[in-house]
Formats: sequence, C-alpha cells, structure tokens
Amino acid sequence: MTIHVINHPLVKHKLGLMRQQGISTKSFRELAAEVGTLLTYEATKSLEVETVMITGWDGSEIPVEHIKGKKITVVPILRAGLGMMDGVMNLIPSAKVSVVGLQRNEETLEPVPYFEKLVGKIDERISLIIDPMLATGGSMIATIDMLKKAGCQDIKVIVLVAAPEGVQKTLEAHPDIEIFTASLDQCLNDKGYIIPGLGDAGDKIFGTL
Ligand SMILES: O=P(O)(O)OC[C@H]1O[C@H](OP(=O)(O)OP(=O)(O)O)[C@H](O)[C@@H]1O
Ligand SMILES: O=c1cc[nH]c(=O)[nH]1
Ligand SMILES: [Mg+2]
Repeated sequence: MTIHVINHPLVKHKLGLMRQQGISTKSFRELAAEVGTLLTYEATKSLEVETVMITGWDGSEIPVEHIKGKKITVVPILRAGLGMMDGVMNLIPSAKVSVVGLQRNEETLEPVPYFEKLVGKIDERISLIIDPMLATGGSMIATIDMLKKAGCQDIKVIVLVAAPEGVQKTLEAHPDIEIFTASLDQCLNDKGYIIPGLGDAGDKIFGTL
C-alpha cells in the first residue's frame, strides 16, 4: 500500500539519540522500545471500532467504543525485532506472538531463515511485523512471504529505520502492505548497511558488538 514516515517530535528526538556513536546497550534498548511504542500507536490507528453499551459509574447505560474485527499477532524478526517487543506489547498486551528467525548472510546479503513459529488461524489476524531495520528488504520480503503462505493477508510492518532501496523492493514484491517507520534514510552502503542508519541494531540490542 504505502510507507508512513512518522514525523512526531518525540519519535525524531528519540531516533536521533539512537544514532549517537558509542550509545550504551541500555540506552539503545530503552529507546528501541520507546520508539516501538510510538510507532505502534500510529500503526494501529486504522483498527476498526464498534459502539457497545455498558453500565457507567452512576448506573446509567452509556455507549463506549471497543476495537472490533481482526485481532493482532505481533511478528518479531529475530534477533533484533525482540528489542522492540516490550514497547509494542505495552500498547497491545493481549496480542499473540508469531516468531520468525532470519539471519542476513553478510557476504550475499540474502536472508537465511532458521526459525518459524506462527500462531494458529493466522488468516484471521492482522500481522504486525517488527524489526528495527529494513535495509535491502530481503528479510522483510521473506517474512511477508512466510506469513502469506500461512494464510495471513492483512500485514503491517513497523521498522525504526528504512532504506529507500529496501522499501521499493518490499512494496514491489508486496504492494498490499503498509510500512510505518521513524525515518526513511538516505541509502545503503556497499556492505548493505543503512546510511546514516543505526549500525548493527541486533548487536547493539544484545551487546554483541
Ligand atoms: O533488509 P535486510 O538487508 O534483509 O537487512 C535487515 C535485517 O538485518 C538485520 O538482522 P540480522 O540479519 O543482522 O540479524 P540479527 O537481528 O540477528 O542481528 C535487521 O534486524 C533485519 O532483520
Ligand atoms: O544498517 C543495517 C542493515 C542491516 N542490519 C542492521 O542491523 N543494520
Ligand atoms: Mg544484526
């Protein structure tokens, strides 16, 4: 469908802090979760609501709005996607979780799948894929392929930073999805890293630098 770049001051400020060379593991993790929360707020804006009647504080019947329709499964891409999990689950604590493991081959930049555990009846859910980085797009396209193969047709993507090359490739392969990001950065370097980017997000979140 399209890409939404979230130009909220809090998102910009927090992402800016994440770009600082030498940032601690603790700060990087905290900020990844916080930006994850803010992007989740935006990505869930289009959820449908319905009006239901409840008994209010004074005993009278009042209309309130409830979320209706499809429920969500959050899909973290291992490893780095786990760094956004707490922040995302803060807003949708009852969401079921489908885990996908992919490791980008550092030479070919091709994603190598190593784990897949999706929730049942995923065709009845909205998938919210979370990963800090969308670089060449290979990992994201492979994840969307897996979800669609399992029957899921309603897919949204949350990434902290995206490269134009990867966004174009992902939307060409899957024009029906929506991408929410804190920044559409400049480009990829010759090693497939996003510029200016965040560096290796997985290493920063897990402290494996
Ligand atoms: O768009 P792409 O070119 O596929 O690159 C993006 C992927 O690379 C990183 O993961 P990585 O493979 O480094 O694994 P990790 O999370 O275990 O560090 C990142 O978290 C994405 O999953
Ligand atoms: O810039 C990048 C690209 C892929 N994976 C990362 O962690 N960072
Ligand atoms: Mg990594």
